[in-house]
Amino acid sequence: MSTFKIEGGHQLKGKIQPQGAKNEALQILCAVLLTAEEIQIDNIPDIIDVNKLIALLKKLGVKINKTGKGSYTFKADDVNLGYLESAQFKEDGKGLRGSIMIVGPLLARFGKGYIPKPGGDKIGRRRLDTHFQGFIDLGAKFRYNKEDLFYGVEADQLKGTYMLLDEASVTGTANIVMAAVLAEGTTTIYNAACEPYLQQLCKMLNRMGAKISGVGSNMLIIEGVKSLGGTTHRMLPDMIEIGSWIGLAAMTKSELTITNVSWDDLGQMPSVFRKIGVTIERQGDDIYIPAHIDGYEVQNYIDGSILTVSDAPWPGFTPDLLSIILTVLTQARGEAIVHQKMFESRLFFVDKLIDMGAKIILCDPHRATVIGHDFKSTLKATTMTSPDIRAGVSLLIAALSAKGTSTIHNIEQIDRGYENIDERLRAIGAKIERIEGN
Ligand SMILES: CC(=O)N[C@H]1[C@@H](OP(=O)(O)OP(=O)(O)OC[C@H]2O[C@@H](n3ccc(=O)[nH]c3=O)[C@H](O)[C@@H]2O)O[C@H](CO)[C@@H](O)[C@@H]1O
Ligand SMILES: C=C(OP(=O)(O)O)C(=O)O
Repeated sequence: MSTFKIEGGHQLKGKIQPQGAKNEALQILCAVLLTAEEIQIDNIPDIIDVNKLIALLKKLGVKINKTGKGSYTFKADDVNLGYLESAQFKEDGKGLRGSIMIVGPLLARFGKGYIPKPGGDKIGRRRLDTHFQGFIDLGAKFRYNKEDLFYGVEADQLKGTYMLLDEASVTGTANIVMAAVLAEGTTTIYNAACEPYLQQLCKMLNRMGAKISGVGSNMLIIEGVKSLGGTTHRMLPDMIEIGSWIGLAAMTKSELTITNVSWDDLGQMPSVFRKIGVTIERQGDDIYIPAHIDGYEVQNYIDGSILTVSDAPWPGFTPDLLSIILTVLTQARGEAIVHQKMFESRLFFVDKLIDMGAKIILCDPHRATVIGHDFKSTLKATTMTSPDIRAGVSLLIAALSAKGTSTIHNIEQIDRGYENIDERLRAIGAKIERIEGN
């Protein structure tokens, strides 16, 4: 386990370029399994989860060439399905959440897809029913081995159908779309998730020859085709990373420019930060955040009632930024409720913030009330362990704003989703040191 040592209380300054989007990358990488032709992908983030998926694809027989920083070509013309039956696959497949999305493409192209219960953040129940119900609706046979938590679907030929998803699952929708593009006939997916990650996936699949309409909406109509071809694809900037840098700027009173953010794909994010008082200026495709020398003030609703920040499927506010919003609120002028509707264990990290001196009432596993200090009292440095990616980054932001030296253990959780974070933070003036563990 490696560790960060952070000397907090310093203002940062400069420009930071977001990495390519993690959650998009995990979908796009799985889609290379849908064709025997070459696919070139650019702006792939160099992070643990993505690298694990690339390694898994390699073991599946995909020919992979690194052509530059963040750029790779993939050619799945000789896929080794035997690997799916190996003990090694059971180990590799559970190393991350995104591996679940190899099932749809494998099922569609080769008639079978298997996966052990995938990993990812431990943030509450993360069921896969939506994925497998979708495959069953397309005509697949499903089996689940309870002993070794192993899922499997098989079908000679998938058949298009109408389906109403029980929830707008992000990876579930991606998985079903990747199966449906090669199904016979037309598939309609209603209550589809439509995050920019999915819009990007659908656009790429259409460039490969798929016929998907309704992209960006919650109803996707997919006319199946016989085969797909090669293409090129560039990942959008990671909107969760962008939100993390906005939170960092506010809480450390730093002047930061976040470059090339693809503003039009940020959805609610700028307005949610504005509601908690953070000034965000659009400069071309950059975000400029001035130093919040006088702090930031939470806006109440028009009728004077207390602001609630909650998550919802796109175009709602992403759950992946609520931990950061909550942390930034600890120094706001005013109070707010944070309501994490999707995940039931994601707010438990607030204990660490409370240890640091934050005023937070954890009302229940889903809701916390935060009463901001308005910088009249700074957070105190401490030693903590990162429980999941976003809580980890939130604690890192808290440590950078705190007086004194903090230690964060288990930073592999942060490295799962943030590329070279210590080096990039040092470049804008942060005092952060990585201590490699074993
Ligand atoms: C690899 C990847 O892309 N991971 C993202 C993906 O995970 P993932 O695709 O695993 O998450 P899902 O969209 O399936 O759902 C996440 C959780 O939210 C609940 N749920 C979902 C939809 C809904 O309408 N209502 C509801 O309550 C589900 O029951 C589940 O517990 O989407 C999540 C929700 O945006 C993000 O946090 C993850 O970062
Ligand atoms: C929950 C997340 O990731 P994953 O789904 O990969 O665990 C996240 O990125 O915040």
